[in-house]
Amino acid sequence: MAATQKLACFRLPPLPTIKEIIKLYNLRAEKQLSQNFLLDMRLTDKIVRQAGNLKGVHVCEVGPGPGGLTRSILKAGAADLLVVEKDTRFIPGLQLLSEAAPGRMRIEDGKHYKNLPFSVSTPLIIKWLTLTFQKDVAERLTASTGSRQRSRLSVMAQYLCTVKNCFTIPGCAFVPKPNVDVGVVHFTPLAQPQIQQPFKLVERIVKNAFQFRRKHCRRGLEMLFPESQRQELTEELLRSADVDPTLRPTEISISEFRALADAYSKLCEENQGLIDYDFREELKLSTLQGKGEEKLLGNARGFKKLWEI
Ligand SMILES: C[S@@+](CC[C@H](N)C(=O)[O-])C[C@H]1O[C@@H](n2cnc3c(N)ncnc32)[C@H](O)[C@@H]1O
Repeated sequence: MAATQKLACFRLPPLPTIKEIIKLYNLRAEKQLSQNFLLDMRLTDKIVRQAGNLKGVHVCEVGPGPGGLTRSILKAGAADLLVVEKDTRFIPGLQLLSEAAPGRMRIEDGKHYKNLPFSVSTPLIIKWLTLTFQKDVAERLTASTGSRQRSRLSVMAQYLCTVKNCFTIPGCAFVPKPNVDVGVVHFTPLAQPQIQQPFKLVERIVKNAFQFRRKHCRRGLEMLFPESQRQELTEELLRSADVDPTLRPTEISISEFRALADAYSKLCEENQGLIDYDFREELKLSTLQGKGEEKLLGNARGFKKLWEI
């Protein structure tokens, strides 16, 4: 009985359907804003279920559009839902929803925000995060060690979170239909990251390791070091991290990345300036120098010719 009463609190009064809202406010999807809408409430309910039990919690939804997912979030019992929408055409439709759930939904005009959701400073309790991605990105985010889709993104996401690829929404479920299918991905931040080094340092190691995807990892990791010490420091890095230099980047596990990050951090402490080394800068400089030398040589050849005349 108590459960039935509770459920009743989350029921919304009769509202126009999302399709009717789109018609009512003439909400044509804008291509520049990558707008594709979900109209099927069974699907929006399913996505919302992936975020766990929403009863009584704070939720932030970025880009509610005509409000399909928004309805499902309210029906799931969120106590305080903040929606941030950039396209002001959607605001009147969202206001209808807000009135249907008094005191539970706030609407923020997002047209001034560049970097959402980080610039939205509200006391949100973010325990779970459910996001949708193009299907191949969702697969990369969740790819395990050794799999074909394993990439930089897999390592960066998985050292910080437990990442679960929940299900795929076929492109045809959206209006208008995008060219790709969509993956719903659920992130649970780890209480303690699997790699305890600064994010920038981890990013550096992972980026370099994946630089030559099909080659042995040694090839990419070498580029962390200036040419003059490249061989010696790469060997030291791999030896102290106890990582096999012939592994492909896709075969390196998170714990091996942890060992590499720890070993690299130690090398940076011992070698001043190493942390700021960028092989692209060195390459640019040597190319410029090469060009300069060529120019000098060219001029010298010119002088020689003049001399000969
Ligand atoms: C792909 S649509 C999804 C709409 C809705 N969530 C649904 O599933 O039907 C993305 C929505 O995000 C909005 N949007 C895009 N960038 C935004 C930003 N930086 N801040 C807020 N909303 C944004 C768009 O205007 C659009 O309404």
